[in-house]
Amino acid sequence: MSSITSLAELREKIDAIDADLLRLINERAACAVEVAKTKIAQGEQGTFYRPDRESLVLRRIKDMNQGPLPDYTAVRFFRELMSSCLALEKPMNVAFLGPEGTFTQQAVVKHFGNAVKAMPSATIDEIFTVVEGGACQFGVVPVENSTEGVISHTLDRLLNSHLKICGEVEIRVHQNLMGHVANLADITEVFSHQQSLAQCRKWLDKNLPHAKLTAVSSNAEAAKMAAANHQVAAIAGRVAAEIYELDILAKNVEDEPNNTTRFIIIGQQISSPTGRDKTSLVVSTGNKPGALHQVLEPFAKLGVDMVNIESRPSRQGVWDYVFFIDIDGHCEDDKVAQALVLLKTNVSMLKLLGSYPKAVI
Ligand SMILES: O=C(O)C(=O)C[C@]1(C(=O)O)C=C[C@@H](O)C=C1
Repeated sequence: MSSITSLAELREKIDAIDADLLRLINERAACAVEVAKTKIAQGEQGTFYRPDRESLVLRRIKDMNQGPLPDYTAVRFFRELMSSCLALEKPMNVAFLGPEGTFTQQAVVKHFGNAVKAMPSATIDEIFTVVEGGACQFGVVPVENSTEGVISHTLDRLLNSHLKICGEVEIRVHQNLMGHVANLADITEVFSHQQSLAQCRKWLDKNLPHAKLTAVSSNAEAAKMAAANHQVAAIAGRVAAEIYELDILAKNVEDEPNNTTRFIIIGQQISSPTGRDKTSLVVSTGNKPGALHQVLEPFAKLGVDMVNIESRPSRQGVWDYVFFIDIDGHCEDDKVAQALVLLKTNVSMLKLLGSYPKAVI
C-alpha cells in the first residue's frame, strides 16, 4: 500500500490553511489600524513608521523560522505584510534615484515593501531636497559599494543636511549589458551610471575595448537611452531590461562576484535602540598632528567597535578633512554615549548622522 497522500486531500488541507492565514492576516491588519489610533491619541501621528519596531519584528521572524521556507523568504513575506499594515495606518512616499528600474528602487522595495509609493528623483541631491521639504517622508540613497567604495555625493550632502539616517539596506548588484544590438562588435557606445561602469571596468576592457563609455545620471536612464538607439548598449540591472524591453546581451558583467551596494534611509525621525544598531557620525579635527588618533582613542578606550571610517575634504579650506565614521551600537547605549562625550572634547565638530537598526536580511 502506498503512503502517498492524494492530491485532493492535500489541496483541501491547503485551502483550510489559506482560510486561516487570511483570517489571521486581516486580524493583524486590524490590529495595526488600532495601533494608528493609539499613536494619534498619544500625539505621535508624525511617526507611524517605526524602523526600530520593524527590525525587531523581522529579526524575531528570522529567529523563530524553522523552515522549510528559508529565512530570507520568511522575512520577505513578513516585510510585505508589515508594509501593507503600515499603508493602512498611513500611506508613505519614499524618494529614490530614478527613473524606474534602478537598484535604488530595488532597495526601497527590500526595505519598505511594495505598499509605499516610490517617487523617482533625478539626482541624489533632489532626494535630499524632497525629504527635507516634506514632499516625501523618507528617501533611499546609495552610500557605498563593495567594489568601488563610497558614494561621495551622498556623504557630502549628509554633511549639510538636517536629515537623519534611520535605516540601512544592502543589495547584491548584478550588472548586465543590454540593448537591441545583434553583435557585441556593433556596439559603438555603452551608457551607465559612473559607478556601474567602474564596477564592470575589466569586463568592458576585455569585451568591448573599442566602445565609448559614457556616464549618465543612473543605469535605468542608460537603459532608456539604449531602448531609443539601436547602436548603443546600457549596463544596468535585470529589472531595467524588463521595464525598457531590452535584450540582455551579457549577464553578470560585474568584475567582483560579491558586488554589493549599501543604501541608507534618510528621514526626519530618530530611531529608538533595538540592541543591534549602528551609529553614523561625522567629525572635523582641523588640520593638526595626531588628529586621527584623537578620533580613534575614545572608541578604543570604551571598547566601541568602529566598523567604517572614511575621510573627505571638508570643502572649508585646503587640506581640511572630515571623517565619516560608523560604529557598532546606538547613541543611547551607555558605552557609545560615553565615547561620544569623550570624542566631542577631542574634535572641533561632531555631527550625529543617526542611530539605526542594522539590516536584517
Ligand atoms: O508597532 C507599530 O508601531 C506599528 O505601527 C505596527 C507595524 C506592524 O505592522 O507590525 C506597522 C508599521 C510600523 O512601522 C511598525 C510596525
